[in-house]
Amino acid sequence: MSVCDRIIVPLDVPTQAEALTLIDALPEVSFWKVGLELFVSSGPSILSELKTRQKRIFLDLKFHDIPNTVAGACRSAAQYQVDLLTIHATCGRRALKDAQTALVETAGEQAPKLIAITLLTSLNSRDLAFDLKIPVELPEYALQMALLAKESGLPGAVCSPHEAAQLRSVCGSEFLLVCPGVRPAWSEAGDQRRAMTPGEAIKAGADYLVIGRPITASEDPGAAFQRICEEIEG
Ligand SMILES: O=C(O)c1cc(=O)[nH]c(=O)n1[C@@H]1O[C@H](COP(=O)(O)O)[C@@H](O)[C@H]1O
Repeated sequence: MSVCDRIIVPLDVPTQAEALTLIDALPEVSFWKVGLELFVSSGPSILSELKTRQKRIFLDLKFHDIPNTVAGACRSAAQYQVDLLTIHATCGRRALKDAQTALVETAGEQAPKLIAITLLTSLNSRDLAFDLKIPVELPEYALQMALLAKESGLPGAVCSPHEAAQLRSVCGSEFLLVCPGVRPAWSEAGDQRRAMTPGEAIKAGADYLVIGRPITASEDPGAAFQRICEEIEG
């Protein structure tokens, strides 16, 4: 797999027309993420458009509910035959297990990989301690959430690049690590709080990087994507 194939670009736009414009402007992107903004506005038809173009799909709906509800959501999502699907680790062990079981029972070997959000990359240690009232150091908390996902039978997790090395060494080489919160040195952090550069994130052990605004908000998205690929290769 080439470096470019390890970059997932999010379609964080409000309409399908804008999403298609981006997809067609970036033919070299092989893996796209459909998240809440686009899925809530336009529904699943964007998934068929991506399939027609033979793209891989990360359906990022971040399920967070009781076991019966997330299992049902996973059964429904299985029909789309996407590659990745997200759930919050904080749903708890029973919900994670039931979601994973529902996916595999519905889609078998074709089931999307269900990956757990450990701690959103927009949060920092202060948010964790003072707002969420979680009295655990942030790296330890992210690790515990990844281990909870792993013990519940999930094949991977979403984490910031800051935690990737530790999660890789504890969870093993087969555990899929997807890292948002990635910022080239020349881009703005925006609402990301635990960011690293693409090269650093890959070195830390990320399998895939989710990189949005540095590419999609650039004046020349194709050039920005290419520059990121070259930086990682370098
Ligand atoms: O699940 C995600 O993809 C995700 C988890 C997380 O902890 N942080 C995070 O930023 N994301 C997503 O990754 C993308 C990051 O976009 P940019 O900040 O524009 O690069 C957005 O679509 C977020 O929804």
